Parts: sequence; C-alpha cells; structure tokens
Amino acid sequence: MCCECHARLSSLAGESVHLLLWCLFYAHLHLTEFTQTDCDWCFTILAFILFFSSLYSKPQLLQGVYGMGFNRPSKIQETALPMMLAEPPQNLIAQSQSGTGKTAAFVLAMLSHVDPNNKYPQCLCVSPTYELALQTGKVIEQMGKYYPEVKLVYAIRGNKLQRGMKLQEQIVIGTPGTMLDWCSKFKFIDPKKIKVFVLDEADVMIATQGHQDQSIRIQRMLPKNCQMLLFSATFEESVWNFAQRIVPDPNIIKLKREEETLDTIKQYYVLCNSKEEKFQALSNIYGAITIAQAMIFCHTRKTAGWLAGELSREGHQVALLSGEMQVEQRAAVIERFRDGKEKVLVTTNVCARGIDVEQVSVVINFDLPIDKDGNPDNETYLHRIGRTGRFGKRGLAINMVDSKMSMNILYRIQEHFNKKIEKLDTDDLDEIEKIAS
Ligand SMILES: Nc1ncnc2c1ncn2[C@@H]1O[C@H](COP(=O)(O)OP(=O)(O)OP(=O)(O)O)[C@@H](O)[C@H]1O
Repeated sequence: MCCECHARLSSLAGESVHLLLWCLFYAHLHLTEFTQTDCDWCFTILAFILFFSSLYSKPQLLQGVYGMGFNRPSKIQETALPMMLAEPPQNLIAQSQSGTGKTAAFVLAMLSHVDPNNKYPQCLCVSPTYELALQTGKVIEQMGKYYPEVKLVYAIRGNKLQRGMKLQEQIVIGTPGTMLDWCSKFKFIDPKKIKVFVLDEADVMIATQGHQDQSIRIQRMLPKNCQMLLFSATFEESVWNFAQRIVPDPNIIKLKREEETLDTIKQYYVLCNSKEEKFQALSNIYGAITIAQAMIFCHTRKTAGWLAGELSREGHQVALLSGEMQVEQRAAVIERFRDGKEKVLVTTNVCARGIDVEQVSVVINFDLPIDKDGNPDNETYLHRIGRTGRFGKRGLAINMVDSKMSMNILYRIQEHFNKKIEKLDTDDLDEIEKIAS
C-alpha cells in the first residue's frame, strides 16, 4: 500500500473498524500487484471502504442508504463523507457537478450526527428556495426511514408556529429568511445547541438578494465548534469569498474548470433564425428520438407561455413553471412533473435550479442563459444542463442559437468550460437519431 494511503487510513479509520479495514487491504494486496503508482486507485478503494464503514456504527442509516438503491458511493460521497464524519468534526467547502449526490452526502452527515434522545434542533440546513428545501426534506425522510426517532421540520414561509414554542425536531431545513427569524426573532431554535450547519447550493443562494447576509447572520449565532458544511456546483469568485467567510478552517474539495461539465452530458447547438424556427427544430427532435422527460428553458415568461401553448397544440403533456407563481403552486407543478404526469417542463430561469428529476433525458436551452448585462451566464448554463445526466446517467443538452449575438454567447460558454459544443442539423433525422444512440 502506498504511504499516503496508509497515512490516510490510519488517521481516518475509527478504532472499531481499523482491524476490518486492514484485513480487507491485506486481502486486496495479495490479489493484485500494488505499487506506489496505483495511488489514485488505492485512494478510491480506501474511500469506498471508509464510506460504508463510516456508517457502520449506525446500521439504521446504512439500511436507509441501501433502501434507496444506493450500493456504491459517488466520488463526492466517498471523498466528503469520511471528512464530514471525522472526530472532531471538520468543516468542509465542497464543489461537485450537478446530480452527483451532494445532497445525499450531507443528509447522511446530518443524520449520523444527531442524537435522537435530545428533543431539540441540532442540525440546520439552509436551502436557497422553498422547492429545494422540500426536496432535501424528502431525501432526509427516505434515508432516515429506519431511524424514526429523528424528526424534521421545515422553516419555510407559510409554516406558522405558535409564539413562544420550542422546537423538538432534531433537524430544521428551510430558507435563510425564515430560518433566521426562527433563530433570532421568534427563538423557536436555540442556535447555541446546533452541531451541524449545512449551506446548500451556495451559488444559487448568493444570487438571491438578502440570502447571503441572512446566512451569515445565522452562522454568527452558532457555537464555535459547530460543523459548517457548504456545497455548490460552481465556484465563481463571489461564491468562493462567501464560502470562506462562512466556513472557518475548511477542508476543500474543488473541481478544475474543465471538470465542471460532466462528460456524460453531450452538448449540441442548433442554428435557427427565429423563435418559430426554434420551435420547428424542437418538433424535429421530438419526431426523431424518444424523450422520457425534457426541461426547456426560456428567457422570458412570455416566450415560455407561447412555447408551452405551441407544444400542447402538438399533443405534448406540458407543464409551465415561472417566477410569478406562488411557491406552493410551483412545488405542485414540480411534483406532477416528477411523478411523470407531464413529460415536458417549460420554465424560466431560477425556479428550476437544483431540481432532481431522474427521468430528464434532454435539456433544451430555447434561449441561452445571459445575465442582466447580456453576457453569458455560465453558472446558470451549468445548473440547467445539470438537470439531465443525473448520477452517471447519459443526458443531452441542446442549445438553440438564433442570432449572431447568441452564437457569440455560445462560443463564450464553450470557451469558459473548455468543452466542445457540437453543431446539430435538426433537418437531418439520421443525425438526430445518432446523437441519442
Ligand atoms: N450513492 C448513490 N447511488 C445511486 N444513486 C444516488 C447515490 N447518491 C445519490 N443518488 C441519486 O442521484 C441523484 C442526484 O443526487 P443529489 O440530488 O444528491 O445530487 P446533487 O449533487 O445534490 O445535485 P444538484 O447539484 O443538482 O442539487 C438523486 O436522484 C439521488 O437519489
């Protein structure tokens, strides 16, 4: 075994599992030629064993993990989980591509740190939107299925509690404004008793006015030894600065720029001249390949509404999601889409970020994402295409280009991620079929 992995093993493995790990490693050494140069592989094996052994002390969690059909960890899970479960607790800033299992990783960390005998909040998880808070809550419920003593409550708008009450649930998940009110104004939560603070989708968080300050104010109320975990799919400078303000002495897991887009998502662009032509291209794509579920992103509500109408007229089951809807309405639309009741979701920007629907095999950028100054919005691009290709599945991302300006935006996105976006001729059915094979 190489020295580095030996050192890691010694520092990470708890006493109780140490012997077992050594046995596994020695068995492995006898089977393969194991030299210093195998280090990457060595670490993967090590991390894999550690991932499951970290859960060894809480069999009900391992049961929950298996119950969800997880039988091997993703890279982020096997790397981050031993750090998150280490004693004493370690802080973490972690980047991983969309759909690689970050949520599952920090949910496991929270569940394994709570003491179910203590009937007060011990873990806070802050999400940027109502929908994401509900989605993470569902993962907690599924994974904690065999751990019923652990309870969860949502700190989201609309969940009104009686003044003066103290929460008994061990995990609180919510949006920053309500969470802050519950900690300071209403005192439903005693922040001094919090052991784990999770900040999810940090990049989306800071894009929403007020969320950054609210998160920092919550963090300042927490005890010094509280474990801080921050996750994000992208790390532009502003996200990085925020992360460092909020997480002291962190372990850092960061991706290289060219690793940010997943190789399992194939990216294409289609040249058109108008929105009608873009719609025609879309119809051609639908005519040529079978699409389980698709998400289509538009720049404005008006275009989204028009497109949803056109697609319905062609016989598609379409859901429309846009910013002016009430949060409860939005959650209901997403739920129907997730249940497969509608096969196409047409949406504007923000509300679809982070949404996890396994069956989405195609993402269409009907309009390319741009910021308010008309520059490419690379972060949003990454979040959008990350709605497909979830957890190692293959996915297609198709970009509609309808002007010189949008071609220029596309080139700049391509340059930013250093990944080629291929041209697709949607009049050629064979070509479309090929990209899906
Ligand atoms: N170890 C695993 N084995 C199999 N499936 C997994 C595993 N971990 C997570 N998944 C599944 O992969 C999908 C993506 O996971 P998750 O939502 O945790 O990713 P994420 O990195 O948080 O994504 P995003 O950045 O978009 O929020 C989910 O449907 C989840 O159930």
